[in-house]
Amino acid sequence: MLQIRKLVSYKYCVMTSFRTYAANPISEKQIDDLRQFFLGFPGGSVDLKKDEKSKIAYIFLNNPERRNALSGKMMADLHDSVCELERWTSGKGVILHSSGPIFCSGGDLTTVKQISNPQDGDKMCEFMQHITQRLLNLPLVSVALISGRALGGGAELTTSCDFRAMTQNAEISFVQAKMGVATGWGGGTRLVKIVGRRNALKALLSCEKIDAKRAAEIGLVDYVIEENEDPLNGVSSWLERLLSHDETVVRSIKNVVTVAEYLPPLESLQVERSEFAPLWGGKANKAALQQNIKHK
Ligand SMILES: CC[C@@H](C(=O)O)C(=O)SCCNC(=O)CCNC(=O)[C@H](O)C(C)(C)COP(=O)(O)OP(=O)(O)OC[C@H]1O[C@@H](n2cnc3c(N)ncnc32)[C@H](O)[C@@H]1OP(=O)(O)O
Repeated sequence: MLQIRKLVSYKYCVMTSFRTYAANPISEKQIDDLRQFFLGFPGGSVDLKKDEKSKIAYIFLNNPERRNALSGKMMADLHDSVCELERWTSGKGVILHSSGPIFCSGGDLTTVKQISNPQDGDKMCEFMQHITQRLLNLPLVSVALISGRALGGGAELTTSCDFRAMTQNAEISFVQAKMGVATGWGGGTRLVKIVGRRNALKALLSCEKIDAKRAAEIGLVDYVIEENEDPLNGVSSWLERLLSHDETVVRSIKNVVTVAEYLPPLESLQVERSEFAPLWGGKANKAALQQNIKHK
């Protein structure tokens, strides 16, 4: 019993510190200073809704006048949404979405023009890398629903989820090179992991419009919305099917996969063990054993 308690407390410590560490090692005070700084650039909002029935949350990018560009204030909102989701212990999934013909047109140019110097650029990079990595590392399975075009920072945002769903008219373009910069929100690093070095280099240098067909070829998209399907309903049903297990199982699987990406194998195995033990003989496991399931 003591051993299991130790494992559970080990799991709690590793996963709590890990989530911030794997984002980037900055203090609470630094994060708060960055949040205050970016709150000073208004426009739009990022809205969070949690559905306790399906256990799926929805993060909505809301800045239609500027084609859902991300203002400084929206970066701070996104940070707050991610923090709230870290505290949502009964959740299983999260969908990042927006409405209109542009999923996200990148950084809000009104904000961008006011911080156009290397020092502030570094601040934005630090803040956005931190937020997007924390989003990716949530114990929730995440999907970016790209309904329309995703440009620049918007393309980077699509890489901060476990999966990507695209509508037939969606296009992802890493236009950073055309803007005279490279990626800065962590999208370059994550893109290499998703599509590999050569495809990432091609996408970043060509600034090409990657439609659903091309995205499928390079492994950038996981679900393409059917012609007559409602995008949000379609992706929600797809995610619900994938997450049909008990939340304790879904969250443990997500944690195991997350740590395996960052920690050395021996440490990752230790986390896997600490996730496994409380599930073994637990509620979901006992229910499954009683059903005499045949995996045909
Ligand atoms: C900070 C990260 C950085 C990076 O790493 O690259 C960035 O992301 S920088 C931003 C990169 N994105 C852009 O440069 C987008 C430029 N805009 C466009 O290409 C087009 O506007 C569009 C997004 C393809 C939409 O075209 P369309 O549907 O034809 O609408 P309009 O062009 O008429 O735009 C409507 C309205 O929205 C404003 N807008 C669009 N994008 C942004 C943006 N990123 N920031 C602020 N405002 C934006 C646009 O100016 C129009 O406003 P009005 O002129 O006042 O109507």
